[in-house]
Amino acid sequence: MDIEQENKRLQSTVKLLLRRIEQNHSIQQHFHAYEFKLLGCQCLRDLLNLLLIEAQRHFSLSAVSLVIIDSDYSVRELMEQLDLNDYGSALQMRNGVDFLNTLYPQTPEVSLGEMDVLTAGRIFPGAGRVVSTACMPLLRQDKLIGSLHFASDSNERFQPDMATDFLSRLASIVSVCLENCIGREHLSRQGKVDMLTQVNNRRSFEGELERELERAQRNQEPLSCMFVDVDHFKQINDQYGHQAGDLVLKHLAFEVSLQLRKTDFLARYGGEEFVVLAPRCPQAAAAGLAERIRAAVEAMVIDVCGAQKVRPTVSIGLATWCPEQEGRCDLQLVGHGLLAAADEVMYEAKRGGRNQVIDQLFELKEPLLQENSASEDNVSAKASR
Ligand SMILES: Nc1nc2c(ncn2[C@@H]2O[C@H](COP(=O)(O)OP(=O)(O)OP(=O)(O)O)[C@@H](O)[C@H]2O)c(=O)[nH]1
Repeated sequence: MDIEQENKRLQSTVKLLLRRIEQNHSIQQHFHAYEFKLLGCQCLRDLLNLLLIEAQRHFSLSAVSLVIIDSDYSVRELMEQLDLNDYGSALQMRNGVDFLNTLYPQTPEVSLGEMDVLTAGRIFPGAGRVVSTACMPLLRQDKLIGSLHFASDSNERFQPDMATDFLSRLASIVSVCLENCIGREHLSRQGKVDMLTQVNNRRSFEGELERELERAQRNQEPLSCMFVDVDHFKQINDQYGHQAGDLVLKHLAFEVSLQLRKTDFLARYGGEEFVVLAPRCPQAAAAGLAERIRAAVEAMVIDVCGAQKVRPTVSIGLATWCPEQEGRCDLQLVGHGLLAAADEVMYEAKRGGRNQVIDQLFELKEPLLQENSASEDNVSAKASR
């Protein structure tokens, strides 16, 4: 070969290498952009949307699926509470790692290539064409916490001899993000949820009341609030013990929650007292809801201490606020007044013999704010945002 030929050959090799470098650079940037989004996810919903919906478009895939190991059902419970049930078979929960051990028979590391029909059916149920796949084990402290899977309709996309650096890095980042988001959601729920009954706690009720009062005023819609207090609860505790009392509270909270709409808000206000906030609910409709709650509780039979049966009842006090047609009210006063009004009629229901509902309309004595104090309020509200 003469020197000229040799040069030509070298030039074409250099060209080819340069093209490969450019391609790799562009793939790297594409991965980086996605990784930045992953790291920016603040909640589990955003993370799952990014993994299960956006990844398909971002990486031009025919299917994506995710397996999460959830041996104590805590992630499933969390998803239920967060209303995260819209990913279908793309998201699978497994009690243990047996299934993933068959996917990664030796060491859990990224594997590329074709997949047998049976496994593809289990990993991508209902997906379109699955010709080549990338399986990425998700590991934390050397333990499998899940597995992420990409499918392509091209057999050239994922081949066993390809480098797996980008995908391995992606899997590490997904593992950290998944663990962080789940942990954060658990913590945030613990701050908002009553641990015994698993309904909202008083603190989150207070925030919700503030939001709903503002909304009611803004949209000129009625807001109803009711206290639901268990009758003679001390007797239940005294007769069957504190644990039986706890069980009654748990069942009762669940039963009350079944009577509510999605937009209603149930919280344990304290001890054996619950509070329900029903937005956009006028007095008559709220009284109907309260009566349904009362009747549902009256129909309950709770087994405690083996053969013993407890039949709890509740007294309910309901107050409804209908915002003024014009002008703005001091919402803090409305909040206090609404709760006091509901509390007042709840005690009236107790005095009247218990197991009953009493309702009343709540009105502020001095409903409207003065013009200048309204604008001051606006300023401080803006400043505190
Ligand atoms: N088991 C259990 N008991 C609780 C809990 N919180 C408060 N209690 C009990 O609830 C009881 C409430 O008693 P009271 O305030 O006298 O009310 P009551 O017996 O329901 O009577 P009325 O409300 O007048 O019908 C007290 O004995 C508290 O100790 C809890 O988390 N678990």
